[in-house]
Amino acid sequence: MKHCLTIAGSDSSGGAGIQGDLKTFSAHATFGMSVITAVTAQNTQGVFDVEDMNPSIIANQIEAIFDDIVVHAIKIGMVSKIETIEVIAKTLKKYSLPPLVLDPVMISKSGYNLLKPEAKKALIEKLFPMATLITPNLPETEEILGYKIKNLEVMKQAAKDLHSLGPDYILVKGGHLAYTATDILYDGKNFYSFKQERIKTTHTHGTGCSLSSAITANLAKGFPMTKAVKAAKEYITTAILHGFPIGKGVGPTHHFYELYKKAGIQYE
Ligand SMILES: Nc1ncnc2c1ncn2[C@@H]1O[C@H](COP(=O)(O)OP(=O)(O)O)[C@@H](O)[C@H]1O
Ligand SMILES: Cc1ncc(COP(=O)(O)O)c(N)n1
Repeated sequence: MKHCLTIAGSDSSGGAGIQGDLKTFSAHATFGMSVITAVTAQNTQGVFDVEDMNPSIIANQIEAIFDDIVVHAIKIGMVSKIETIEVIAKTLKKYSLPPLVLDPVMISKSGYNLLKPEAKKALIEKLFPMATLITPNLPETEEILGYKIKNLEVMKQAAKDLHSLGPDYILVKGGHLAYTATDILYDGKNFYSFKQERIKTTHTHGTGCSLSSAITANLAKGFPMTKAVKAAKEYITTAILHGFPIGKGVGPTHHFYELYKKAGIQYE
């Protein structure tokens, strides 16, 4: 059994953040652990309130895990503000780290700033150089680099520009492209394209969280990066295809579709 850690925000509606990450770790038969950076009051329609955890409880959660349990891979999601970023970087640096996937969460699908705008610089300077992989979506990539991205060619240029900021691998996610859901992976030398037709659905709450957690679980199992991303892309595509129409807005994906199918579990 491999052990995966998510350092992220809690999503009360269960599709994204800590809850989505732990479901994804479990769906990959890994043992999930969590460090909560913030508690959000959100549902499928929006984010209504956020309470950030104190830096000391964030540090204590990280230390409690690393001082006791082997961590095989880490995922970082919502980090909210400068103090949160600083304490995560400082505390993680005390340990010898396994692969670290950073999803630079900035704005929720419902349009809420999950990262305070003034914290962008700290995210780039403190956490990007520690990351094995970063997984920005198109609006996040545009926000970090300051130019518009409308096609795969510009996504490749963006991956190169992001690579110069320190991560070993870049995955620019194309979920916000109009015509395809193709993601581009860059390792500093080569590009790898993960093609997928856009699925016509509104239930994409937490897709980015779940993709990065699936990659994390695959890295924990020892998969090389291209295989980890390929398998995670297949996982998220199935999860989106079977997304749940719960709530009145953007519903969650189905984290356990394949497992339920194999077990013959009826859930409808
Ligand atoms: N409608 C869709 N059909 C198929 N794949 C999608 C769709 N929307 C998103 N994806 C995929 O889900 C993953 C998460 O992407 P994205 O939605 O860009 O992230 P985020 O949740 O961070 O905005 C990517 O692999 C993306 O290509
Ligand atoms: C706690 C938390 N973390 C991340 C997201 C991003 O997910 P999405 O982009 O699907 O809104 C979210 N909504 N909430």
